[in-house]
Formats: sequence, C-alpha cells, structure tokens
Amino acid sequence: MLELAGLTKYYRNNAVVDDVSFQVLPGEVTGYLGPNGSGKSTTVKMITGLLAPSAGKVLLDGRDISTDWTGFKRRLGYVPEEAILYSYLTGLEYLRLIGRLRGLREREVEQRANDLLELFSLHAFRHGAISTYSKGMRQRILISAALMHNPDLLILDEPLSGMDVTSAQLFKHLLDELARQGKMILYISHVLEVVERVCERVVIIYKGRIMANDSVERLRDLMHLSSLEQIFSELVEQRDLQAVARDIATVIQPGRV
Ligand SMILES: Nc1ncnc2c1ncn2[C@@H]1O[C@H](COP(=O)(O)OP(=O)(O)OP(=O)(O)O)[C@@H](O)[C@H]1O
Repeated sequence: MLELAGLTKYYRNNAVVDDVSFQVLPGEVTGYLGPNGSGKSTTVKMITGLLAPSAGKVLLDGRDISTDWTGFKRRLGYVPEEAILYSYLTGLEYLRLIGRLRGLREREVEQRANDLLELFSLHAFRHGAISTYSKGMRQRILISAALMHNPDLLILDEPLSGMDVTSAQLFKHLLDELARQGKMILYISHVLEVVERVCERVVIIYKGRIMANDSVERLRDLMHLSSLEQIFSELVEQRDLQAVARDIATVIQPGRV
C-alpha cells in the first residue's frame, strides 16, 4: 500500500499542498482529481522524489520511501504529465534504453519492448524517430516505458492527453487488468469524466487541501448526484464561468487602452 501522510509543500509562505493524506490500495485505481493549479503535480513530484516535502512523508508498505529511493524506484512506474523523451531515438531504441536502465536481461528487454510496441499499435513505427511521432504515439511510448519492468506501483499523470478514442479505451481496459493483478495505481487528472470511468476511488483536491476521499459510488450516494462533475461542483467553489468569459471577451476589445 502507498500512503501519503500529512504531505505538505510550501512555496514562500503559501501551502500549495496542505496536509494531504490518503492511501493507494493494491487492486484499485485511485483517482487524484482537482482543477488546474490545485496541487496535483506538486503532490506527484513529492511522491516521485523530484521535490522534497516541507512536511509529511510517503510510505510504501509502511516504510518511508525516502529511506530507500533505489528500492522505491524499482517498484515505481511513472508516466509524467510532460513527455520528456529522447526524441532522436526510435521507439524501439527508447524502450531498449529504459529496459536496460531498469536492469532487465537482454532477452527480456527485446521481448517486452517488441510486445508492448505491438500491443500499443506502434510496431510499424518502431524504427522511426520519436520526434516524428504524434502526441498520442509519444504518450503510448511513455506508458510502455513505465510498464517495461512490471512495476507494482503505477503513477499516471494525465496519461490520456493526446490519445485517440481507441487507444484511450484500450488503456482503460489495461488499467482494469493491472488492478486485477493487484497493482497500486494512482491516476491523476483534471478531467472528471475520465476519472469517473477509470477509477473506483477518488481523492478530490482543491487549493492544496483534500475535499473528499471516497468511492465514486459512495460519493454519488452521499451527494444524491449522478455524476462526479456534479459532486465536484458541489464540493469546490465554482467561479462564475460565464462572467469570466464575458470579461475576457471585453478586455480584448479595441479601444480599451
Ligand atoms: N516552483 C513553484 N514556485 C511557486 N509556486 C509554485 C511552483 N510550482 C507550483 N506552484 C504553484 O502551486 C500550485 C499548485 O500547482 P500544481 O502544478 O501542483 O497544480 P496542478 O493541480 O498539478 O495543476 P495542473 O492541472 O494545471 O497541472 C499552483 O498555484 C502553482 O502556481
């Protein structure tokens, strides 16, 4: 089990992640949902070791991950929000590189890289440079790379961005399958409909604080609302979007300055 315990990050005197605690259980896809700027990526950066927390800790199976980064990273598969890839490598070369860095045996590297490329419909493009790939293809390469070493913890930051409908459906089935195998999966998104379809449990964050942590079903029951979108707008203060849209349209009018 992955556990966040009182995780906090201050920038200057401002807590952008404020006492965040929740668990990611094996066999479940846990959604981490919040609007832009709510603190999702900052939380993920603390889990993956890219940022040091101001307070709190992250535990994997009861052990503070900062006491054994190497052991933790061996168990982690991470799909970052921004695709940072060696774009001059081909898809196959990239997966080989990742497999070797992950310490897989050469035969395993070849087998898994080719199998994943095939299953993600990238095999025909395996000898093309990643720089020539579309956004959706890059995303599928990133997901393949995260799966190469068969991690038991997966952290996926907006993994569907740029993916077409078929790839997205395949990905949803894949998450179900990986959860059934007992993996821990944390799925970060600001897209409500996606989280609702993909996750059993959802943690909602707003302005750095947890607003809700429950199963999608229970949240619906509690709030007597049918969709996560309605629940979300109940939980977090919504700006008057129409008024903001009107203001934007007004400020760009000629003759205002
Ligand atoms: N290095 C930094 N210095 C100061 N403030 C920061 C820094 N990084 C992030 N923030 C602020 O922290 C808050 C949370 O940002 P974060 O990127 O975690 O949000 P998010 O939920 O991931 O948003 P998005 O959905 O847009 O990716 C934002 O208000 C952001 O401006």
